[in-house]
Amino acid sequence: MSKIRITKQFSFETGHALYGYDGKCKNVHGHSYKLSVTVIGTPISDPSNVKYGMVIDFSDLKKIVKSEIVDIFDHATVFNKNTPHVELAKELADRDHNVLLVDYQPTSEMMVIDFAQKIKKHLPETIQLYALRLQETDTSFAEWFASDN
Ligand SMILES: Nc1nc2c(c(=O)[nH]1)N=C([C@H](O)[C@H](O)COP(=O)(O)OP(=O)(O)OP(=O)(O)O)CN2
Ligand SMILES: [Zn+2]
Repeated sequence: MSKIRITKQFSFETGHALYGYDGKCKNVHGHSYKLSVTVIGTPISDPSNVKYGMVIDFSDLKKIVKSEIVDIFDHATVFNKNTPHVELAKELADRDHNVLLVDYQPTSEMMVIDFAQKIKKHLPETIQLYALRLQETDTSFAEWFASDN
């Protein structure tokens, strides 16, 4: 049976700031992120299986990505907890804002690395994460490929 890649797309609104960066993105601002998740596997060949013909049910993939990424990052503001931004994050959190502290600079590159780890741990052994594409703006995106890693 052929190996097939399938992709599901997600979107979420997230704020961030790049501490120490030498451009406008050092300021707190936000993006309408678009995330494409591609997995690879062999479609189930057993006609008695309710998932017959599927690599993974799109809705099962959606549950993983929603619980691990979309529901966490949507309408949150992400700060690197290893920078003085942690003070700002604490102030916002104390005022009931949705703040997310991560241990990396929240660039598209670092977020996509984080997302790959978060998704991989939930996939069945028969299905591999093939690629992620995280689009920050209409013209900027970062990609993670299993074959590069
Ligand atoms: N390699 C990276 N560079 C930058 C990142 C990043 O995550 N990785 N992030 C930013 C900012 O957060 C923000 O995304 C601005 O990006 P940029 O593409 O420069 O946005 P513009 O609005 O200026 O886009 P144009 O379409 O060129 O107007 C900065 N760099
Ligand atoms: Zn940005």
